[in-house]
Amino acid sequence: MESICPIDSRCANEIAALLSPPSPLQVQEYYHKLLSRRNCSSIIVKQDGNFGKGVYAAVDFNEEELVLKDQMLVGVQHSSNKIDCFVCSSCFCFIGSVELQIGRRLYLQELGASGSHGCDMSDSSNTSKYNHDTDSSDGEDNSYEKKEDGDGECSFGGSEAKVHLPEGVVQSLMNGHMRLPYSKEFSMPPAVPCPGGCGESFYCSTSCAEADWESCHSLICTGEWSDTARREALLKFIKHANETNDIFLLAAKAISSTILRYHKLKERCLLEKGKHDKSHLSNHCDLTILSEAWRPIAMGHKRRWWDCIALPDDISSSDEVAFRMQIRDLAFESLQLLTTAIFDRECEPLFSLEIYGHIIGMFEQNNLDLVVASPVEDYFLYIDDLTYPEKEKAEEITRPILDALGEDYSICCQGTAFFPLQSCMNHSCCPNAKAFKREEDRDGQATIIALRSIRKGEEITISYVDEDHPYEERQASLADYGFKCRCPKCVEEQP
Ligand SMILES: C[S@@+](CC[C@H](N)C(=O)[O-])C[C@H]1O[C@@H](n2cnc3c(N)ncnc32)[C@H](O)[C@@H]1O
Repeated sequence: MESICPIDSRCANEIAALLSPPSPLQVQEYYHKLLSRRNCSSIIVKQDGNFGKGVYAAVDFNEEELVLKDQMLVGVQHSSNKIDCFVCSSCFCFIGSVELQIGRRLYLQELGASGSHGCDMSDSSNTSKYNHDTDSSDGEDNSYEKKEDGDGECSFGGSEAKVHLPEGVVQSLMNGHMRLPYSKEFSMPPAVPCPGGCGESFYCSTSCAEADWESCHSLICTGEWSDTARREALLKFIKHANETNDIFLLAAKAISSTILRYHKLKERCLLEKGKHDKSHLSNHCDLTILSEAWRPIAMGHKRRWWDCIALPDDISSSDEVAFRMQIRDLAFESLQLLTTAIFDRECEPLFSLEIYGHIIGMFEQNNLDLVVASPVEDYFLYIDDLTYPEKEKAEEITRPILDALGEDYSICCQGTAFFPLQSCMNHSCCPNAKAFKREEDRDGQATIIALRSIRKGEEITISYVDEDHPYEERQASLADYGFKCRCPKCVEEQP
């Protein structure tokens, strides 16, 4: 039976207003302000009428030059990756120490939390279609590079069964009693716990902790500070997301940040009007303020999740309607749990299925993989590069640890994020730029690099798919985005 969300009909007018596409003028103003706030004058965003918004060069760029570093609007580390990588919940840089990263991972793996928070819909609901390439001297993704020693054997991270370390060693790594040789060369900021005490979120600095708290975490923190009913409801919502699709956690962040922005804007508005006496505050939704709070999300290109999600290969077209209905039901299940946890009467339209579906659909159509290279990998590569006798001495200590980590030693931080500027970049099968993490890019920002020289005024394009694939395959992949590509390469190769 079709899931019915009563808020959809109750708030139909407000929902229609929130989902109406922004005018070209609103687009221009919003991105102009965003770019000025970031002191970025080398690109502009405008709506040219062909494919909606696009990003254009405001200066000339040379080949390999940095075009853009884009700070995410919202991002999450994949649930399954949280065991392997201990990162700041705001900027996603690695925190703690090499020893803590390793000890924590081995401890959690030992506990049986083996990263199998099964994502039932993983094939069909991948919300990060665009990937970040990573830097390496040979142009390959160095996150997974294995090194070979003199006699051609893989010198570490082999596929053999993992060797267990004594519990005492794991504990000593975690609590800092055991120091690994040369680990000081790979220092990381100490972990700052969440101010709400949830024990789930940690940060690289108090400023990151405060920024996350202010922007969204204060509403979705499961720490002792929040009342029991709310905490239990949040925990149910999080469990459901971990068991089905962690994109729901990202949607919860988007909704929380909109609610918090709404209340801040309302407060400011009342102060400006001189109404300091809070007893006069109405608890009705002020649509003008809600639309302003929603603006960063309103700007993203979006369709409903269950309408735009690609049909998985194993679902026949005769089952398509049932499949889309299943996705809609799943979203409704998640939304009901979130509503129980953080419902806000003044922001009621945000808890409609229509809005929830569009937020997830926006992630589906725009998100970029969140990738941060691991300093643990760098550490073992460093040890491997040492020469006799330092290498032998160090390896006496590091070898059993590497054997315990197995081939997972190099796992990087992985997640998905929405980037306000990168998501305005249109696709081309002969792109002039690409998302590419350089050696120095060690946080969750998106990095866009010029693939060739780009002239002022040219549109900056990236490829959403592997542009080296044959024409038919590219078009099939791009069908997931709901468009047929008409870039020069496709026009030329069209049969
Ligand atoms: C990530 S968004 C890019 C920004 C988008 N133009 C906007 O207005 O926000 C992706 C969407 O832009 C449009 N688009 C991007 N590249 C395109 C292309 N080469 N041909 C047709 N449509 C394209 C499609 O609607 C696609 O789903």
